[in-house]
Amino acid sequence: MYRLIAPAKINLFLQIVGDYLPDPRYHELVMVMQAITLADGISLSPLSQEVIVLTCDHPQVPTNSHNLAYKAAALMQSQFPGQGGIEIHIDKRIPIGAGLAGGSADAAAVLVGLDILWDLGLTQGELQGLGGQLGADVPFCIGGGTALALGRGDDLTPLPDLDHVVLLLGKFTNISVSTPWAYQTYRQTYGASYAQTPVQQEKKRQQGGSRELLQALSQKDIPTLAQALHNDFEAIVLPEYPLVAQLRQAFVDAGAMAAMMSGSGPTVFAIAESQGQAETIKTQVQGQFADQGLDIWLAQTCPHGVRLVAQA
Ligand SMILES: C[C@@](CO)(OP(=O)(O)O)[C@H](O)COP(=O)(O)OP(=O)(O)OC[C@H]1O[C@@H](n2ccc(N)nc2=O)[C@H](O)[C@@H]1O
Ligand SMILES: Nc1ncnc2c1ncn2[C@@H]1O[C@H](COP(=O)(O)OP(=O)(O)O)[C@@H](O)[C@H]1O
Repeated sequence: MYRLIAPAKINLFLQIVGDYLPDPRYHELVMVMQAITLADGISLSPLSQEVIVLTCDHPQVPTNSHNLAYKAAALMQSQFPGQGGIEIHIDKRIPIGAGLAGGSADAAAVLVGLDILWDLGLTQGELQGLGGQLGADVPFCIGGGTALALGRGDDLTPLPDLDHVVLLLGKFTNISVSTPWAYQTYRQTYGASYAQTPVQQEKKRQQGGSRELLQALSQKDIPTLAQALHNDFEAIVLPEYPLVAQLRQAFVDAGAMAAMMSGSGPTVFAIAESQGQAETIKTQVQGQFADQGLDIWLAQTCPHGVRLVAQA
């Protein structure tokens, strides 16, 4: 049995530039992605028959072929036939439909795990190529750390590690946001102003504000980085879910350096100065939203992606 950890991600910066010109079902993005210590656990065991069996400790996660981890195993079986079957168990710790790429992280772990289990010797680039067939966030989840993500979000450039930054993550149990809904709604609202050509897209990228964040990152200047956080999805998700907007404000009012929604939401992450301050903020904000089903997790930025942690 092989056991892997699959870290979640947050988006420190997310700009929607326009249509992804090679495939207009997607959007052209500028993102700075960051792996975090909140992670799912994935166990893989070989089976002699060429089947996929998937279990999960969370009742809302599909255990059939709709599960992204199942799809990752099926893709690997089709690419590398004759390796046998696989039993997958997911310990779900990353909240679902949260903008934290939980499903993508699980799929990434299955790709990395089967590469090890079947002794395939694939490079990280080859694994990311397979991951891109499953979803735009999967390639990042394989390598994790901190990365600039362009194109659909799968054109990755590693950035300097952002280690041990203390984070709070807040999500209301009853609020989930579908990623396709978020992109469709964004297109309906802002599609008329999308950059239409590569030249217009480059201009929009230059004006988007990522430079300030990238500079702060390279200087490890966390207060400046905190002020440069940005997410275009806030413009459509916060008006739709006022409670999420209130949570974002509550983190700042309680003393966080900054707070921002992650990805298509609805999770809000906040940057704290220390573990002690994060615990104080957690207590205060939880009190403010008592009886409204708010979960708060403490986490840190994480310098890696999927990791093999045990082999028995
Ligand atoms: C918004 C982000 C930000 O990191 O994360 P989440 O909030 O989902 O965690 C990602 O772009 C989510 O990536 P992922 O969840 O892998 O997306 P996919 O499965 O590939 O696509 C889901 C849907 O989103 C749309 N989509 C996705 C990526 C992209 N660059 N443009 C899009 O328009 C696609 O049209 C598709 O209908
Ligand atoms: N391994 C998985 N873990 C969680 N959700 C999954 C998984 N595979 C498929 N899904 C489906 O994908 C949807 C979004 O999942 P998730 O990755 O948690 O959200 P997000 O993309 O917002 O981070 C869920 O509603 C669920 O039905």
